[in-house]
Amino acid sequence: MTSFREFRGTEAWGVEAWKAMCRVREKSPLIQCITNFVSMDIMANTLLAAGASPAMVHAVEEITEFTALSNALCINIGTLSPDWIFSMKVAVARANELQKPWILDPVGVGATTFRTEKCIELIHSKPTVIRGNASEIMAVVGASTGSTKGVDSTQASTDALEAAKELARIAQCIVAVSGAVDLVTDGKRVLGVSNGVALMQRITATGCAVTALIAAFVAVHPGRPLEAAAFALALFGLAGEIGNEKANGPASLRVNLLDALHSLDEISVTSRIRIAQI
Ligand SMILES: Nc1ncnc2c1ncn2[C@@H]1O[C@H](COP(=O)(O)OP(=O)(O)O)[C@@H](O)[C@H]1O
Ligand SMILES: Cc1ncsc1CCOP(=O)(O)O
Ligand SMILES: [Mg+2]
Repeated sequence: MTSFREFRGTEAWGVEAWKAMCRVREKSPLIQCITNFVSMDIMANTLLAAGASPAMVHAVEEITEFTALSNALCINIGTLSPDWIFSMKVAVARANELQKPWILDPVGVGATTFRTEKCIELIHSKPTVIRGNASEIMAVVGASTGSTKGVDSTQASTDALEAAKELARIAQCIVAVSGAVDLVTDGKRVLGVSNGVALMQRITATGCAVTALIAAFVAVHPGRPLEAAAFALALFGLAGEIGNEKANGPASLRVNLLDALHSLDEISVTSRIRIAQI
């Protein structure tokens, strides 16, 4: 059993993460994103920097065709409205019909009744992975009320571990909780990822961006969503660490993180990825 304080860069995980990164670059999966207005830019740029291909497509008239073209679907409820919810449900149904993975980011769930209801309805359609911050994951399972501060978390990821396991079991999917240590679980196994820097929280939509990156990794590793989610979180966190070496604050970290993600190499990944089975 590894404690949260005992992360070591086990080279085996680094080698696997590097292979996963190479596969994303080689396959360049098309990721359909129905996401909030705030996140569109950084999400698309994150996917491009990783070698994937983003498309922000939400008009209901286009969904039947477009979801069929995509390798994975990323659904994000950050700037929700009734017509967008309708598009999301049509896209999710189409993805399920075609057995394509879809990933949910429950932004701000718990903040309002409308958001919570619509989020739960989406979860009933069986996402492949749910990635949220600790307050969001706790709110989905009713483990806390009023702990979300709009879209930001007031809890540590470790506080949400039991809620994440419960959600994974109930929804029969992978659940990832981001934070200082990212936790990824299928309800039984738990992987912890300790890459990243705290300043990433001061850039809007980094959580949304890493959810889309998870979609890209799951798209090219369809049988291994637990590991794929952990690799995406670890590599995004590592890009944050490398980017932070040259950054002076959130704005320059945003730029340097994208540059670092684009330039990740085998030596950095194999030596600096910190994933452990908890
Ligand atoms: N204290 C921290 N230390 C290191 N990385 C962090 C920390 N908090 C968040 N991150 C990283 O920032 C990214 C966004 O996570 P988070 O802020 O939890 O999501 P959200 O933006 O949805 O609230 C993730 O890649 C996460 O690993
Ligand atoms: C600020 C804001 N408001 C609605 S969605 C959004 C972006 C949230 O992004 P993240 O969950 O990654 O912090
Ligand atoms: Mg978020």
